[in-house]
Amino acid sequence: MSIRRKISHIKHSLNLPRIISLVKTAAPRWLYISLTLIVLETLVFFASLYLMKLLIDIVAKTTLHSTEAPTEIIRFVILSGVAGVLYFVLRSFSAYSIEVLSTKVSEYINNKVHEKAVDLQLSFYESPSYYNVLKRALEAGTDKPGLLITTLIEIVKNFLSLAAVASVLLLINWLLLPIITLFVLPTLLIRLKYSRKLNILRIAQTSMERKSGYFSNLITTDTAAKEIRTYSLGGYLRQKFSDIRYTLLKEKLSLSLKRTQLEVFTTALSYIGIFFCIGFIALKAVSGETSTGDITLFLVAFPQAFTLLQHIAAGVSVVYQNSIYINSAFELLELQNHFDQHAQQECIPSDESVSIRLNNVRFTYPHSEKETLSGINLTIPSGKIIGLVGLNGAGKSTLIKLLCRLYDPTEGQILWGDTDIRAFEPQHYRKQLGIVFQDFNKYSFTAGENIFFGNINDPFNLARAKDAAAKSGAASFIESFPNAYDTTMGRTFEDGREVSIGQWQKLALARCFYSDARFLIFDEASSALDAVSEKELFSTFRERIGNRGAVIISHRRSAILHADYIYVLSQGQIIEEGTDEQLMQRNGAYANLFKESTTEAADY
Ligand SMILES: Nc1ncnc2c1ncn2[C@@H]1O[C@H](COP(=O)(O)OP(=O)(O)OP(=O)(O)O)[C@@H](O)[C@H]1O
Repeated sequence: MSIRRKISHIKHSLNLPRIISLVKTAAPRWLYISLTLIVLETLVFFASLYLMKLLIDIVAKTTLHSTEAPTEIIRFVILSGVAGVLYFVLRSFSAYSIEVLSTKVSEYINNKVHEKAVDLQLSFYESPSYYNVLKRALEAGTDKPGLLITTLIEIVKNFLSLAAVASVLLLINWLLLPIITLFVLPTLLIRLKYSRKLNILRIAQTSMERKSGYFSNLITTDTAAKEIRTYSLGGYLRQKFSDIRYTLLKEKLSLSLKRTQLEVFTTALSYIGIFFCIGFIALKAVSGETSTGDITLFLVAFPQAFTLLQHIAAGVSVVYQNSIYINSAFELLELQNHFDQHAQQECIPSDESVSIRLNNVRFTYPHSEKETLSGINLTIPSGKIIGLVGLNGAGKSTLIKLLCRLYDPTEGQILWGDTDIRAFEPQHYRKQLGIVFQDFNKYSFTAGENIFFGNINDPFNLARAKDAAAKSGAASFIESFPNAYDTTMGRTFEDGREVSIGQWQKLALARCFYSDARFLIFDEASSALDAVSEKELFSTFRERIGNRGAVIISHRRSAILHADYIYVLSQGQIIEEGTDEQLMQRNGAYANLFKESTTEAADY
């Protein structure tokens, strides 16, 4: 890569204008406070250096019996002392303001990343490259902004201090600074080169880092704890984790070793530069061209200039290395949903007797070749119960995802009355649907909140929550807890109560009943219920859903039996439809699914 391309690449990667504008948006007041304190700190630092030079010059000129000198000396000692104290006070406040600024920027990035992560449509969560960007973006919200800001400000501070020291050095000899800069430059170039290599490596390793995180998560959380113990998977998973960590560390350390080897040479070169300058100034002193004050000042200022240059070089490489995380946050924030969530503003008609119709709907998942749904036509009338059955993988849950507008059909339309659902604002449309997903969530919140999540837009209504819990069968176990609806569920937090998977499913059902949606969808929503609870739920199902429409997906005839109309899906197509009775009489696919059963509780 040519030098110009390298510089342009570094400039692009550093993305400083955007980072500065981000900091300005996140905490403008603290940015200005920090900058003011830094400028003051540097000015005082410069003043104290200069006062020291004046003091030494006076001391050098003072004869033993001079009468004026002691007062002059005392004046400069006091002034130097005041400048010194002021410098340390300013430095402390400036460190505090930088800490506040960094914290605020971290919080800002965290909020933005979370806002975006929630806003992005489901298809992003099926792409590994999205997870890679997300992982780095989430890291950008940890200690990275703090490090980046502190280092950026350190660089500015070091530059200002360098300017102060440089102006002092200029008083001694103008050649000193260019000489030492020249000797320090190779160190900076090596650091930049290896920071770039490290960034490339980090991006390449994100996927593997995620995998190691996955293994660690399996080992350390309760999700897989039971199987890991019963199948004795611990050793196997730990080995997988160690292998992957070993590969990651080996690659990183091999890069660090190469950098360290080169840095040994460049640092040695810098020290040669120092001694070159010392020799240069010593010769000037011998020839009487420099004063004692100048020499003393040189001995104070010159190592400072060298250290500052070294710090600037190190700072630039730290900023460069950490900018990839902030850049990933920018990359994430730029991601756009395939549909513009805010472009569609049409209001949902309040017509009570509306139907949802799927009109020749076809669908292929974004990262897939195979069509999952092909030419689906079905109607969900309000107030009616629709059953969906089919073998595993037939496309039932996919159809539900389309209904909820988690995806849009590849072809065809889903109509709400006569309006394509794409005309509505997605959040507004989704409020019309209450759903129990097959893989429902278990929220480590209170029982009340678990139900309240079904209609978060209105204030919590305990009477309604109790009613929903009664309909789902959750009321009896919730009310047996001393804190009833205020009981924290799960064992993740202190005082939490763990319940059985069937009881968790009853909470998910209550959440759905609590919503004021006009259609309710139950995707395998009774899979964990005991036979008695399931029978209770479906035997009075219509009363429980009120005058709303409903879709039931189930592998059990006992649940499907209560549907007014049933669609049978096979390989993404509707192959049969009718009532339970009609379909059984037809003796086709539906009847085959349940052929072992009589009428009740049969599975396939
Ligand atoms: N996110 C996805 N990306 C790509 N293909 C998917 C995705 N989710 C599901 N599929 C595919 O779509 C097909 C239908 O899956 P779907 O989950 O809709 O089936 P289902 O009828 O609900 O099955 P089950 O009865 O097991 O719940 C499956 O063959 C599956 O491989």
